[in-house]
Amino acid sequence: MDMRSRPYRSVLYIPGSKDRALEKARGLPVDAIIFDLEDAVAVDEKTAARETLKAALAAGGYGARVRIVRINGLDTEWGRADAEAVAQMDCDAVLLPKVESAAQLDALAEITGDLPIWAMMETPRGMLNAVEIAAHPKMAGMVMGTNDLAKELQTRFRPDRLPMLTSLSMCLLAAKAEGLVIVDGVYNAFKDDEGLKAECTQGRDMGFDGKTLIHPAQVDIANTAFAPAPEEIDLARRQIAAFEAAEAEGQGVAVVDGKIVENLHVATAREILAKAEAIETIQAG
Ligand SMILES: CC(C)(COP(=O)(O)OP(=O)(O)OC[C@H]1O[C@@H](n2cnc3c(N)ncnc32)[C@H](O)[C@@H]1OP(=O)(O)O)[C@@H](O)C(=O)NCCC(=O)NCCSC(=O)C[C@H](O)C(=O)O
Ligand SMILES: [Mg+2]
Repeated sequence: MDMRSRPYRSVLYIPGSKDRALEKARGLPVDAIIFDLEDAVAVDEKTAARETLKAALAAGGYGARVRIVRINGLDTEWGRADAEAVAQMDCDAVLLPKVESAAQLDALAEITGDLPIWAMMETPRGMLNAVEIAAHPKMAGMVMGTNDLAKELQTRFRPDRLPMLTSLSMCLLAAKAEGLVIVDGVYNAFKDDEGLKAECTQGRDMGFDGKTLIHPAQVDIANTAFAPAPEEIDLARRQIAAFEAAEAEGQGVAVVDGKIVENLHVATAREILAKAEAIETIQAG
């Protein structure tokens, strides 16, 4: 499945230390999992979590879900051993927290080799260097770390996320310029469905591929918000048909529902259909 059509609607963090959660995730309808060795794991459990996670991944059972392992920073006492362990794990990518430069990615790649790298974008310097981070040859995806970012920026929570918008947009621009996947930050109030829905809608409108999640109860909301809606699929089909009919008559523009359709709109329509098909394939499998 190609990278742009592969869904990343729901990306669930699972503490690498929690056997029960590691087991539960095998049956959850998530598109990707972040197996966490960083903030979700207590200091006393860091070393044991590495082994627990290695065993869980070796046991398998995660199906088509993309398996991403978040390590501790290479400037911490656990980071290097985490990276060395991840290089031997059965996973799809390694996620480095608090990335601030391409040099940090070089240092990680020296340990993890060809494993694709994802970067946590969650510090002011990371925002300012998003362009060089996104352009690193091993980079495959960006994850917004909005909790750390709020701490560093000393912002207050607002439902409209006004204090975050510059940072979110800078990372979106950098990721899109390089064709990377980019997923939005977590919504901490995991029992507040309406708040989560609103934040997912905002993230989707901005162009994020999906949302990082902290609890299974958040999965369905993210899956719905980041999937093409039935009316989007219907419109995409009608746009393609109308444009093809216009082209057959030697015209470069069609009109659907009172709006022009040019070849760039058809490209978007085809991406919507490809994403819907990829979701169907995953759900069927
Ligand atoms: C928030 C939680 C601590 C709540 O846990 P708990 O009290 O166990 O919740 P429930 O009793 O409602 O759980 C019901 C069942 O679901 C399983 N469960 C819970 N969470 C997960 C999960 N994340 N993945 C898989 N399964 C999960 C429980 O085991 C129960 O299962 P069962 O008993 O079989 O029915 C907890 O949800 C949690 O720890 N969440 C993850 C927190 C986390 O990962 N934090 C770090 C990432 S956020 C971050 O760092 C972002 C970034 O860096 C930034 O800066 O923003
Ligand atoms: Mg963080």
